[in-house]
Amino acid sequence: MTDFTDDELKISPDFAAQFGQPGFRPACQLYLISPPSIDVRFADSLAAALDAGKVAAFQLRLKGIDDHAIAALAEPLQRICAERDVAFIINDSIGLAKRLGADGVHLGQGDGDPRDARAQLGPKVQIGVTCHDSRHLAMEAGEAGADYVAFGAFYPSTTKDARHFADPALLGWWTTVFELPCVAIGGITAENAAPLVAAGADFIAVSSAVWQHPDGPAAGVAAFAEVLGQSRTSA
Ligand SMILES: Cc1ncc(COP(=O)(O)OP(=O)(O)O)c(N)n1
Ligand SMILES: Cc1ncsc1CCOP(=O)(O)O
Ligand SMILES: [Mg+2]
Repeated sequence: MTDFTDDELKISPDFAAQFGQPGFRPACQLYLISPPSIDVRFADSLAAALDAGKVAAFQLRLKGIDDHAIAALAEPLQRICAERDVAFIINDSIGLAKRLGADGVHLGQGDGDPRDARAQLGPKVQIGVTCHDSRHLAMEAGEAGADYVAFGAFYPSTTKDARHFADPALLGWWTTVFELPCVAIGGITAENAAPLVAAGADFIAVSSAVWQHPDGPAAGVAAFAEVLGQSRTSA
């Protein structure tokens, strides 16, 4: 298990009071991340993936293209998600999330302040924050009003050159202490997800295991059904 410094364990009384004791946690759910680049044909793949099993959220994560180009690709994908009651989350850009009326925005440590996101997007939009392997960053994110914190990478990823690696015990600690949902990300497959589900992840965020599945994205989503049906230690 990772050792944490005293600095990482600082927590304000306000934040502790806000989140209080842990309560009931729904079963772990799938949070689908888009491939890093897509074209117009991707809409069919997304629909097939979302129809193959329960998916809670879809994040449009397109790196290296500007917001106008992302907006043009987003419209049909947003509709496909809305028709299936899947939350449509924009990565990186508060402004784009606002422009598209997205259900949420995911912010990395350099992508903007959750307080600013809340001010711009309002109370109903979901705000997620990357917290790497840090308890301190996660508590800060919660204090800043995030709706979920994301920990990872848990495994080597072919999608992102991850520089921080998290231990499943972090999920167990977080879910024991806080009610705020946590997402596990990074190299997760149907074969290696069980320890993360058992440790208490509220969501597992997955990209390549679905989009690169040898039998296609629908099979990729379906493959997670069994592991997501497993019980968790911190319900
Ligand atoms: C659910 C989720 N967790 C973590 C990330 C990573 O965000 P970030 O650190 O900003 O890196 P990029 O995705 O922007 O490359 C994420 N996108 N989603
Ligand atoms: C966005 C992100 N942040 C940490 S790892 C990662 C990539 C997730 O994709 P994959 O499931 O293919 O590893
Ligand atoms: Mg980012």
